[in-house]
Amino acid sequence: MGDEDWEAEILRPHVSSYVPAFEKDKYSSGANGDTFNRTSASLSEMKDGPSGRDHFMRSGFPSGRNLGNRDTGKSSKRENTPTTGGFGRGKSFGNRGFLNNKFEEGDSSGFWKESNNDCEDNPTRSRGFSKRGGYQDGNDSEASGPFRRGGRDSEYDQDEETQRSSSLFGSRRPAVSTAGENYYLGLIFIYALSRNTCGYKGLNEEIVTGSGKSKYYFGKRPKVMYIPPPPPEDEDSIFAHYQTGINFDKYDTILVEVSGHDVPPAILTFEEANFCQTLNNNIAKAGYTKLTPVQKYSIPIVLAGRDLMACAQTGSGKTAAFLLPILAHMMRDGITASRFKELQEPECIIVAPTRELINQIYLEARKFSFGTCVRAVVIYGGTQFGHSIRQLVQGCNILCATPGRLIDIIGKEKIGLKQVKYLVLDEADRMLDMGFGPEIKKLISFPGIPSKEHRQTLLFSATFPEEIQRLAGEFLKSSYLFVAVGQVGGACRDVQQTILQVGQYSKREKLVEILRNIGDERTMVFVETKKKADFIATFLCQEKISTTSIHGDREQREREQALGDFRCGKCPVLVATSVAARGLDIENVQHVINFDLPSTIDEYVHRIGRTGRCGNTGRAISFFDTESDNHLAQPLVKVLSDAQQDVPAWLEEIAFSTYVTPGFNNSGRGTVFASVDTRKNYQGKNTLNTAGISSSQAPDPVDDESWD
Ligand SMILES: Nc1ncnc2c1ncn2[C@@H]1O[C@H](COP(=O)(O)OP(=O)(O)OP(=O)(O)O)[C@@H](O)[C@H]1O
Repeated sequence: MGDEDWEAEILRPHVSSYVPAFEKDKYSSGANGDTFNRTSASLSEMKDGPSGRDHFMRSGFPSGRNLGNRDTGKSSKRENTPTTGGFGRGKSFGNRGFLNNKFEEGDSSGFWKESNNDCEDNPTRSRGFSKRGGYQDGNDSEASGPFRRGGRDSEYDQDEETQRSSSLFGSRRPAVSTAGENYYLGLIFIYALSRNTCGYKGLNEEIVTGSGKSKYYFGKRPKVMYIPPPPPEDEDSIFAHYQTGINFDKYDTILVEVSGHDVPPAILTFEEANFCQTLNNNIAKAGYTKLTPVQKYSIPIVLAGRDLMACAQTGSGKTAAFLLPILAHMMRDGITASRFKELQEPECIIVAPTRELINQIYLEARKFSFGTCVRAVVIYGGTQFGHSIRQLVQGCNILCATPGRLIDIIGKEKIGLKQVKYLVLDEADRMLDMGFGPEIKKLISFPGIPSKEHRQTLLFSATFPEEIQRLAGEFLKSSYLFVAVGQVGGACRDVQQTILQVGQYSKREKLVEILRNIGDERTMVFVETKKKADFIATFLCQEKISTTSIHGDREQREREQALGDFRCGKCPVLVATSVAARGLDIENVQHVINFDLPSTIDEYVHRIGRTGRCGNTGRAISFFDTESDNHLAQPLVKVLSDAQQDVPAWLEEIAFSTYVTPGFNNSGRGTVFASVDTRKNYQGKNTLNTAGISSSQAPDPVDDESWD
């Protein structure tokens, strides 16, 4: 899901399809003749004079000529950065296009106020409460949260067998590509969409409705043909890792709380885990010498066969906390060496909400299983279905999948579920909210999958809202253990957080100012909508800041390219929607900028957690717009003070003067944190630091049934 609701435009009478300018010759007569005329008309609205398209052409951006930059009067490293990355390719947008036409940020009808007519999301989201609150007014926002989504979200895991963004004319999204020319054409198109003046629609376009279900399209749905390049096979690449930071040892001082019955003692060293030699070798080659707190507590719990809900701060090693003990189990119990079979029956299924994240988890699984007979496979949407099947049939012990592709492949009877012993939901709160919850429920209801009593279920995240914890009971044995490292849902303390009061129309200028000061350090800029991601990326390229973007309307190939360009430093700025908020572990991300704050505080915590990972330090700067972000003031104050950050007086003032309706919170978590484990009726629980050994008392499991 997560696709924009193009239906609104398609169904509107007399609205013709948009034909990009480069297709003009092909479609300027015949059936589509009107279409083009319509397009021209739309484009003409984009300029000051009567021949808008000509204006753009004369401005030279389709041919990539630089019409001269606005002289900002500032100089910095960024200014001289060649724009060779995902956007721009050394070309500069005709600045007049930005400054003198209706892209001007003060234009109330233009992009900056966002269209209400292209809601991409789900029924829950289109109910229309506050602009970026839990309910919202229908733009193309990608932010997530329990109240934001319903149905499958293609932004996170769009599927299947369909080239969602492909049409006769290329992407459904504007013609954004790494080539500057296409990008600029795309920009025209974005603008037209935001003005709602033309109904863009590729002839073979898949239409995804608000419920996320593919419902309406012309002709045969195009197949997704993308086959991701295989990851490097050499040992050095497999074990490539970045260094832990100066604050890694401080992890030991974080308080850990474990609740539930018969908690296995924590381990303090890898040796205590008693892993087999191959696993130990792989751990050493990965550069792990010391356990992180979540690993100290989770590894023995998983080794003991217990179900687990684990909440630990971003970047603190949750992936290894589930992978290592699962692999240890597999090695100990002995698994059937993977071999070619039409029907594969994996012992472990790991599910995560985004394609990039599941790929990352797969690479970790491949790393830790190196030299063993355990074979990990990854499958995700946006790639050729046949490719997923070809990967699978070669053998699969650990299946890493996004939910949509997983359900599809199970439906096609390409995998059997009888052997599943371990089910892991990474970013579990996201996996169980309204967006993915139905698919996960479907997964655990497939015939043959062992019931929760007969499998081990592990849920991991940095955030666990109370309502999600309650839902999770359905997936876990009632005797599950809950590990909370630090404050549940708290931000990583290694991230220095700054909140700036910036109005919507000053954001661009402020962003450029900050980026110029930052220089070439790797920075993620989060925005709320896909369109805005494109637009800001273009804008930054215009400002000669080498930028790329990632969001759900980009084709998978482009998403991976963008991430690759960002990872290797070719494009030090990545403009992203919430699709990149969770889990991504990218070396050396020193800054996160929330150009738009997300709708929920949990999403904020995940976003800023892209920096300050594994003991390294990072900085997060967020633009707080008092027109739209006041509902976040209270939870922000809490997150800031819990992380021992300065809280601006103005923010406190807003927080104290903002009334949050009891029982309903726009933030998705509101002002109240899940204190820890929501099984509140414990007899007692122990709080220990991570150097200690845990023990905890909890009510008899039978008591838990009351809320289970
Ligand atoms: N014990 C360890 N020693 C050294 N490095 C580690 C250790 N555990 C994990 N790491 C590294 O720390 C980084 C962050 O780990 P990981 O991605 O698992 O964090 P996470 O807790 O899942 O974060 P998020 O909440 O953002 O998903 C990774 O690069 C990982 O390889």
